[in-house]
Amino acid sequence: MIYTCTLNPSIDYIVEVDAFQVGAVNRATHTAKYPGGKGINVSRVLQRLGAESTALGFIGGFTGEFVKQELEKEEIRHSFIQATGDTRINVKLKSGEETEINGQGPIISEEQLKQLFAKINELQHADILVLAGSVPSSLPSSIYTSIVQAAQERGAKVAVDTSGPALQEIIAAKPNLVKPNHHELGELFGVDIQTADEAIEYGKKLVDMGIEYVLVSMAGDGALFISKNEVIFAKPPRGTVRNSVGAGDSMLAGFLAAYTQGQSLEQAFRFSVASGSATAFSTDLCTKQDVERLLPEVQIL
Ligand SMILES: Nc1ncnc2c1ncn2[C@@H]1O[C@H](COP(=O)(O)OP(=O)(O)OP(=O)(O)O)[C@@H](O)[C@H]1O
Ligand SMILES: O=P(O)(O)OC[C@@]1(O)O[C@H](CO)[C@@H](O)[C@@H]1O
Repeated sequence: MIYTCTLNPSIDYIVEVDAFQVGAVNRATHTAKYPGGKGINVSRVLQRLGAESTALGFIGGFTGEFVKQELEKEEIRHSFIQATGDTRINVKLKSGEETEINGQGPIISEEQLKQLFAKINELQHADILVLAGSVPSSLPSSIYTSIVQAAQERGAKVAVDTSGPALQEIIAAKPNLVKPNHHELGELFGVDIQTADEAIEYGKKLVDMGIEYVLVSMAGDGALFISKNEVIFAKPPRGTVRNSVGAGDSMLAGFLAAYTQGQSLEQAFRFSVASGSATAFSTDLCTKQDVERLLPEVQIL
């Protein structure tokens, strides 16, 4: 079974405005609300790709109720811990460019954290735990490391998609898979990564540090799969980018869906890139149909 853990879920409030002006009253031309947070996006895409998962994390208030209801509509299992405050609302402003304002989220108490660990301690051998998104400010950035250790003690495999201090911390715990974009990978090593060759050099360092699989995304410029025995570069399909929110999450979900359905690493990677691009070319997250349509356009080089 795949579990996703989103410590700080959200409602993603998409607001489209023609020619947004700072300091003026702007009128939206279109708005939409989606359940969000990186792990929740992974669960939503897994479901669309025919792979079941259970969403874990902290949820609270009326906004948290919305997130739960939306997941239930999509028949996605969840087992959240109730937080005291409201789940955050993240504003995604689209006006030519995309601007994001992500909220802080509720304060998590020690008791609530204990309840989360009780769930992690129920994981079973060969389960997969996806840890994705930022760490709420009330929790230390080392929290992911403790979760990775608890999950691995249970025999579960752990995939991580986070950034900043949380990503920095987690590397030492050797999760089984990490999915940085090239900026996050560079930040880890204090360098600026511009090319696929540079991304390969630093991705390989992560493998040398004990991480089994490294997926590096470089938006429209390409993606890499790096393991002890493979370095695979893929060029994504071309298309009109409508939405970059959740493209990275879709990439991780696509890889896990195909891999757990028994496909080879190369095929799973191809599926992963097609999933990321299918979301980038859609207004919401990708559908299976979109991913299958784009699959032959992913070039493995
Ligand atoms: N311009 C694009 N053209 C084609 N595919 C794209 C484009 N941008 C993103 N993608 C697809 O989405 C995947 C993830 O993109 P990106 O590198 O932006 O991830 P990320 O920074 O983790 O995304 P997120 O915005 O979800 O945090 C890419 O590997 C690719 O498959
Ligand atoms: O603030 P975080 O946890 O880093 O990112 C949260 C978030 O921007 O990530 C997802 C897209 O990847 C969105 O659904 C969500 O709003």
